[in-house]
Amino acid sequence: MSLLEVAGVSVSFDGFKAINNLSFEIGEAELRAIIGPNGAGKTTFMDIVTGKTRPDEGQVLWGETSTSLLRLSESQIARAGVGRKFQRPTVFEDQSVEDNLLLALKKNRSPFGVLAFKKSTDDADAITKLADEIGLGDQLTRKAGELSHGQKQWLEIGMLLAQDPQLLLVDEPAAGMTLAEREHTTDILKKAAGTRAVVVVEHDMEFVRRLDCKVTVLHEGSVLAEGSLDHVTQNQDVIDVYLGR
Ligand SMILES: Nc1ncnc2c1ncn2[C@@H]1O[C@H](COP(=O)(O)OP(=O)(O)OP(=O)(O)O)[C@@H](O)[C@H]1O
Repeated sequence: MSLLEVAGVSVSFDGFKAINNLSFEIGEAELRAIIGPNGAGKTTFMDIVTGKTRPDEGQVLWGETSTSLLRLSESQIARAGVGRKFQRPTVFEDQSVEDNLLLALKKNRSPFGVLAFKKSTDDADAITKLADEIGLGDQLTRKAGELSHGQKQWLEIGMLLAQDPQLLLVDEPAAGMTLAEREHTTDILKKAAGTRAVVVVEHDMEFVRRLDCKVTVLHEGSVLAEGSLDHVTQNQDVIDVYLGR
């Protein structure tokens, strides 16, 4: 069953079709990589799913009930279970790793959670579990600002996981990371995709290979090819517009 269905979606900016009759589906607990040349529409696709950009045509359907996301505001979409990780990490640098995770957990529950900054036993357990999941179990008391770039990215992924999204959209997670950091990021994303859908937009083909998942290639706002990485990288159209450049 699909969790997200994008059907016949188009959007133009000043007459230029950034997304052109785009259709594809994401399953409930799957890891999907989206690749494609610059300007292919990858960011615009994420903007549409999260409600930041409204398409001119088409449908974006969500969950078992096929709810139209186009009728929901950005915050309603986030509450419905769509999380988004932008390229640059946005953690609270002056707060500890633990407090960053706590803030993210509290945010999930009430708009005043950030004010009532108190940790319950359940929170402590959840923080330990999240920190282990992102490999920062031994960094809980460190200030987020002292972490490496990679660790900050993992912390932000942990903060998004604290919201328990059903779909996590991740924009170029490998950018600026060392090889070891990229490998650890692969592990985090693969594990996260065991219980939710994770969609990764990425240019780094080695990273995509390590994700070992279905790949959707976008070009000029449409799906050019879809399948395993080996399948799409042998596609002549993909070679012509993306890989061969
Ligand atoms: N708000 C906007 N106004 C005008 N044009 C836009 C806007 N947003 C995107 N575009 C254009 O739409 C096209 C698709 O852009 P998009 O950022 O979605 O591509 P992308 O696949 O994410 O590219 P990259 O790999 O470079 O991030 C580009 O030509 C871009 O210039």
